[in-house]
This record gives sequence, C-alpha cells and structure tokens, in this order.
Amino acid sequence: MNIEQFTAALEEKGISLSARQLDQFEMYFKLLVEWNEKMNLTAITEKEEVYLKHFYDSISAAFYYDFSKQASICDIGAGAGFPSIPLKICFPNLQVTIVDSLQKRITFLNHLATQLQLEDVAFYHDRAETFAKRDGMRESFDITMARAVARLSVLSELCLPLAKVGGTFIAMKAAAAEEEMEKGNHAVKVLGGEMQRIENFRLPEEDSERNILFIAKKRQTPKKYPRKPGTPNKLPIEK
Ligand SMILES: C[S@@+](CC[C@H](N)C(=O)[O-])C[C@H]1O[C@@H](n2cnc3c(N)ncnc32)[C@H](O)[C@@H]1O
Repeated sequence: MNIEQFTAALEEKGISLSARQLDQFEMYFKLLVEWNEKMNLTAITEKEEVYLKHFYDSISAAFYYDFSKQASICDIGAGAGFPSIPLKICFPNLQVTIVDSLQKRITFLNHLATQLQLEDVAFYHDRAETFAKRDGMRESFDITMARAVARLSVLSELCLPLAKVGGTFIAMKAAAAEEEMEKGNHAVKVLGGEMQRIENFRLPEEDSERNILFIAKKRQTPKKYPRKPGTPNKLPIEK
C-alpha cells in the first residue's frame, strides 16, 4: 500500500489526514526502520508493507469504533507502538498509555513520541499483571486494547482489569478468532466483561483475515485478578 493508497483508503472510511499527520507517519516509518537495525522491533520493514500491515491495520479499529471523542486508551504489549500510535496520529484527542515488558521498545517509543511531538502519551516498562496493581491504574481507562499479544483467555486477564466499568476492551486478532472467542468467553465473563460484537474483514491487497473483538466492561473485575506475572499464560481462565 503506497502513501496515496493509504490516504485514499482512510479517506474512504471518513478519516482525512493533514500534511502534518502524513509527515508523522513518514517519520514513524523512517525511525522504525532505523531503530530496527539496532534492536528487534518488527519483521516488516518494506515501506508499502509497513503502511499496510502496521499503520492501516492498526487504524482499522477506527472503522468500527468512534475514536474521535476524548478518551483514554491503555495499549498492552504495543511493542513498536501498534495499534495505539497510528490511532493517536489520526486522533490527536486520544490520551494514550502503553505498557510493554521490554525496556528497549519503551526507549524507542519515548524517542518516537519526542520526534513526532506527540502529546498526552505515557509509556511504562512493566507487565500488565503488575501495572494493574499500581496506584490509580486499575479500572481507570476508557479503552484497553491489544494486537498480537496473547490468546483471548489470557489477554482478557491482562486487559479487562485496567478497563473502567462502562469501558471497552478491544482485541485485534488475525484469523481463527471464532474458536478463540468460544474458549475465551468464560474468562471474559469471570473478569467482568461481556462480548459485544466481532468485526471481520480482509486487509486490502492481501488475502489476510482480520477480526476485531469488542468486549464491554460490565462489572468490576474480582480483586484476585490479574494474578502474578506469567500465571495468566500458564493457567489461563478456561473451562
Ligand atoms: C508480538 S508483540 C506485538 C506488538 C504489537 N502489539 C504489534 O501488534 O505489533 C507482543 C508484545 O507484547 C509484549 N508483552 C507480552 N506479554 C506482556 C505482558 N504480560 N505485559 C506487557 N507486555 C507484554 C512483548 O514485550 C511484545 O512487545
């Protein structure tokens, strides 16, 4: 997807980018590739692929959810900033918090935010399991989201405790989401969530399936969750 196609595809979805926003994406691409030579940030480095598989794919959540309002987002395991940084570029009104367990990625994100002059962004080197125990963080975000971090039964324990009651947990998935949903539904309920809808589409130019799960945070998460780091993955809440 070249820049013209990227701009047109977003325009079609009602997202128009200014010259400044396009510059920010261009700088993001350059820094990603430059820093990737020193540290492992992504396997995707070819320009048109970065625009499609990282930028467009991250923004696709906005085709199904209104990010144009003032809202706080916590992006768990964002790595090099996906999906929340492309969303922040498109919707500067968002307050973005990223939590990632790899320090190197947080160093990159701090540099990126300075270069792109992003405001209202905060980056934490932590695991979601311990971040949720910090003062003021638990059940404090309007939206919690993650792309390519863990299967739903595990991911729910990382994301739902951080979403406020009345908020939304958005899980961005590739294929096989239906099966994951069936297995993950129990964890979603236990943690205070309720599956709302699943949006399914294919990435343009690729025959690659994408699923975005929207889960409403209905009730408070029981105090015992999240469990210790590593436990959600070792002993997922599954029936
Ligand atoms: C496969 S990468 C995905 C990165 C990004 N979301 C994307 O879509 O490109 C998974 C990331 O999740 C982070 N991660 C995994 N488990 C985590 C946890 N429990 N808490 C915080 N970050 C975690 C890893 O450090 C890594 O950066």
